[in-house]
Amino acid sequence: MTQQKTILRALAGETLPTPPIWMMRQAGRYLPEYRATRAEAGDFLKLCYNPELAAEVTLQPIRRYGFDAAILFADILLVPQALGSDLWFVTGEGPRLSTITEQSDFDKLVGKDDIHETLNPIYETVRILRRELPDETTLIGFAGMPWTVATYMIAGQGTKDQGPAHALKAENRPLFEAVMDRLTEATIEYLSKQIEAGAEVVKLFDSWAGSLNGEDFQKYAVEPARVITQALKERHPGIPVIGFPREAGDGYIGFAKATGVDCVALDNSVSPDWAAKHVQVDGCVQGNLASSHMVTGGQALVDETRKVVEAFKNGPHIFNLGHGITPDADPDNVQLMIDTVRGG
Ligand SMILES: Cc1c2[nH]c(c1CCC(=O)O)Cc1[nH]c(c(CCC(=O)O)c1C)Cc1[nH]c(c(CCC(=O)O)c1C)Cc1[nH]c(c(C)c1CCC(=O)O)C2
Repeated sequence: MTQQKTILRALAGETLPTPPIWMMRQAGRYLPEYRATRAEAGDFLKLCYNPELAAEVTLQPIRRYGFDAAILFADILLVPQALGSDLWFVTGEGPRLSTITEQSDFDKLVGKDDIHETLNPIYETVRILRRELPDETTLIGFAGMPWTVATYMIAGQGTKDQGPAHALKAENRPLFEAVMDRLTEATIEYLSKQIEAGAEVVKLFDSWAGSLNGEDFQKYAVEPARVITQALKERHPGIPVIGFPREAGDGYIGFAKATGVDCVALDNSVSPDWAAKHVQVDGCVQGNLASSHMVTGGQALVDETRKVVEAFKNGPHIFNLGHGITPDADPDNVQLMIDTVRGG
């Protein structure tokens, strides 16, 4: 099979004259067409579980901007829901889940092979997208990484410092590790089904990896990424994997080698010049323009976009933001970023 999609070429280690580009949360509330489809679905979770409408919002930023990749529209918290956690979203506040504080909470969860009944609509979304996406657009599947998902499952909500998860890790290590192991197994099954349905790349979101230090970072960020990547590549030879240990800092160094991921996604707390020297030496990197530029725009957006492109131009690079675009972003600024990347 000839590999012509630019994202796949960059992931295979090719240095391209213009980096391919997509954007975290590219289907989202900053787009009026997203808000309309979300209203039609009823709410965010109904949108995630409605394959036709989830495929529609995935396609919206592709139609509007012609990004080089589409990312499946879903959420990292669907896996805990499939495992048996209650999940709901409070408008203006974010996700809420049942908590895990003792063994009996864990005992209520189902096994890794029993998640698909809940998650089947997601695989259907992937199948629709593979039919409907333009030939040149790469379809990216994803899941949350065990640590990040565990922080929500344990606390029952998002937390600033991941305190409840760190506390469980300190006070009841066997229970904490049982949660991590169940999530690791379930994530392998979930991503495997996405790949069978047509995902061409998978991305592992470890949004809270930055709060794991020293040995904890190795055990609960690096090791699960290695186990998941190895299992997926054994089952699906050649499947490219993007790892995103957000705010890992020095932990980005050597991450690709230690885990086997094909690409390391970078947040914008590291400078592009530093990352080119210390991370891109091992292969493809993705990132890392600050998402605030999508709100503020102007010459600063152009200058910083050029800085990112310039820093990574001598190696494989996929242009992206350092984190998801926010609801207050201006869609015109996204176009300006794309024009700057593609037009120089
Ligand atoms: C921590 C996390 C979550 N979800 C995700 C993460 C990891 C990445 C990150 O750090 O941003 C990942 C995610 N969430 C969503 C996607 C879809 C793909 C994409 O466009 O990037 C992906 C990859 C859609 C979404 N997930 C969510 C939205 C907004 C929902 C809405 O329409 O109201 C979208 C488009 C909701 C969500 N989902 C989550 C939170 C904390 C929230 C509420 C915060 C908010 O309101 O922005 C959990």
